[in-house]
Amino acid sequence: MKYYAIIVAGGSGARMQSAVPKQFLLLNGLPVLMYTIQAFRQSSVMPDIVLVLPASYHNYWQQLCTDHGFNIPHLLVAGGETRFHSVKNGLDQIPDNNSLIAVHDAVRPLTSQHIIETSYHHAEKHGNAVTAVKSRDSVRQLINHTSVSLLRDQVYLVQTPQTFKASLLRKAYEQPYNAKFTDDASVVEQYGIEIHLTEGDHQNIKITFPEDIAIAELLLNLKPLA
Ligand SMILES: Nc1ccn([C@@H]2O[C@H](COP(=O)(O)OP(=O)(O)OP(=O)(O)O)[C@@H](O)[C@H]2O)c(=O)n1
Ligand SMILES: C[C@](O)(CO)[C@H](O)COP(=O)(O)O
Repeated sequence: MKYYAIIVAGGSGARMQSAVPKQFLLLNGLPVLMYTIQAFRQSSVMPDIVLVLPASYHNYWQQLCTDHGFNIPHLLVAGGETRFHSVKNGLDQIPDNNSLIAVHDAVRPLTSQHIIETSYHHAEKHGNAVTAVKSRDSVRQLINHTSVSLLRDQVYLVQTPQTFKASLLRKAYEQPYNAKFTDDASVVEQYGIEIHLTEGDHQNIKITFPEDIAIAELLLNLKPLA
């Protein structure tokens, strides 16, 4: 079995409001994206890495790699209009159908080797594996303007990596784009497949807002990735 990781970094990071997209911001002196790629490379699975980046930032990234002596091999692919289109561009570069493909947000640099390895192993067994954590807060849902409490043990917050048999992911991504496709699980579920959840970690945060940079640095300093 061959293993791939599509690292999606094709976004502009509008909510971060930084001068460069958040995937390039520094955590303790190293760009976010380098932590993310390192985490996959250091896992026992050692997947081939496909990095999806806005075409306008390819030169910028290559310069960053030179500046930081970053030499983990990866294939560079142009990003798309939405995350869905970026994943599709990455998928187009993986002809091998007898493989497992993990899709991971570039801006989740605190993912662990354990999460990554669990994701590939469960996808091998079940066809798909979607990383998620149980809600630690009480949860309410608005129904007709009235909030109703939900059983929080039944509410999961979805993270990445999300890993799939390549043939399944490819078929699912042939569907027309739908605005409700916020992740890969929603695309594969729409294709008619039951989603299998695997345990993530509350520290596997997605860097979205300015304060997330300080939180990520704090977490990195508290606990090196394992
Ligand atoms: N056209 C896009 C949009 C998003 N992503 C990637 O999908 C991941 C999760 O998306 P999000 O956190 O929303 O990133 P942005 O779209 O960059 O942020 P924002 O919504 O604030 O603009 C990120 O790694 C982002 O780079 C992508 O590859 N291509
Ligand atoms: C894929 C994801 O990170 C899972 O939590 C999330 O859906 C991305 O959402 P965003 O709106 O692109 O931040």
